[in-house]
Amino acid sequence: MGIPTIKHVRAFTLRGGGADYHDQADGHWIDDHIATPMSKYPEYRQSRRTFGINVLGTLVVEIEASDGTVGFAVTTGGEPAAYIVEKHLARFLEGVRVTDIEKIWDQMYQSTLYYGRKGIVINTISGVDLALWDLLGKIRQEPVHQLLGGAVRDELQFYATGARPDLAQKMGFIGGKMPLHHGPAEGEEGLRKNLEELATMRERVGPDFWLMLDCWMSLDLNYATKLAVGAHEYGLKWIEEALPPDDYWGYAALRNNVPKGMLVTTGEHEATRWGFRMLLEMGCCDIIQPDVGWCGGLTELVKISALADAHNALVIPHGSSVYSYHFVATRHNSPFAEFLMMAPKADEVVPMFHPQLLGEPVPVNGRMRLSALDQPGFGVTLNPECQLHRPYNR
Ligand SMILES: C[C@H](O)[C@H](O)[C@@H](O)[C@@H](O)C(=O)O
Ligand SMILES: [Mg+2]
Repeated sequence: MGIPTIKHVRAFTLRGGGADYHDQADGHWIDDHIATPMSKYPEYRQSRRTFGINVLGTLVVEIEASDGTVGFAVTTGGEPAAYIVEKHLARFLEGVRVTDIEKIWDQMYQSTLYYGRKGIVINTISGVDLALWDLLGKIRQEPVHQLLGGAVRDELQFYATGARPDLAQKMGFIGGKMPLHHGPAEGEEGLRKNLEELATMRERVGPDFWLMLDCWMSLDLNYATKLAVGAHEYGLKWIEEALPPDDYWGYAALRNNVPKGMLVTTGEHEATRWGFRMLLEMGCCDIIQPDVGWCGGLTELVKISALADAHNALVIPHGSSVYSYHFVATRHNSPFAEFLMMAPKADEVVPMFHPQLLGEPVPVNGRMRLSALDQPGFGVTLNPECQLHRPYNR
């Protein structure tokens, strides 16, 4: 039997959490006065949804092969991404062998170079690429980590991102990353509150539990430097995404400014091997954090990871559910992974892309056995109760 070809590519949208995990209801920790580049506008300070962090929603890419197998993936992209899939990218897939993943990636990237390169176009390419890997795994009846060359560890370990590192510690996670709540516009008082929150958490978790701060692009170099210096006495392990993604020069300076031993991390809003080459060659950070649903997909993340390995940088992907778990399992320079606490009070473990993926594994006691990832493809199915909408039906 020859290699199946791709028969249909379909793009759907979904609302309500899932891959667009910032799309939550009121009262969720992830939308509670978190510092952002928009925090200089008081009207947009309390909730990131007010400035539109959740406008896109989820893109679902479904790829059906000539043998009837269907692969899919979800990422952040919604209706504009569905347009790009149906009106532009589908032409590079339909009729092509399911194994031609590299060629398809290159044609998707080169053909959108005049309007893509980063942001939603690369999110969209990522979604298509992840669906291709899911399809190939389902056709070959192998989990994606095996398609990537196999796991280098039998168990994944996780740090937790959320408002309650103290609870994460009790749940067995190896560390806790807190959102930064106050940006430069709130002045010295805001800086003091940021440090007080960190001090309180350090008091609760003791001296050895990892504590990190996620600044979500909200700071300037001077503020980030003062925050890092002030946070040092509370044993801050890393300061994350302190500056806007394009400020490579600022990151290089911050890395020189932070106290010895403190790590500088970034990358979740960076894209492709070229973007990460800039971060690595300009000495911007110690750990890169690509999101596999936003950086170009698995095909691109493998390239990014090899580049990072040559620079002795760790690759700790931004939390993206099974799509990063299968990758992390296979990389020596990805010794741990992120788990986003999507329970509104960060007080229990729920699947990261809840409610969209049936069979989505979660860490138990902060760890995940490789055996939890042994189903074909990414090992998940779409929740049939989720209302799919296909805005650009062909
Ligand atoms: C907690 C942060 O503000 C973001 O919401 C988070 O998604 C991301 O930055 C992360 O690193 O998990
Ligand atoms: Mg982050």
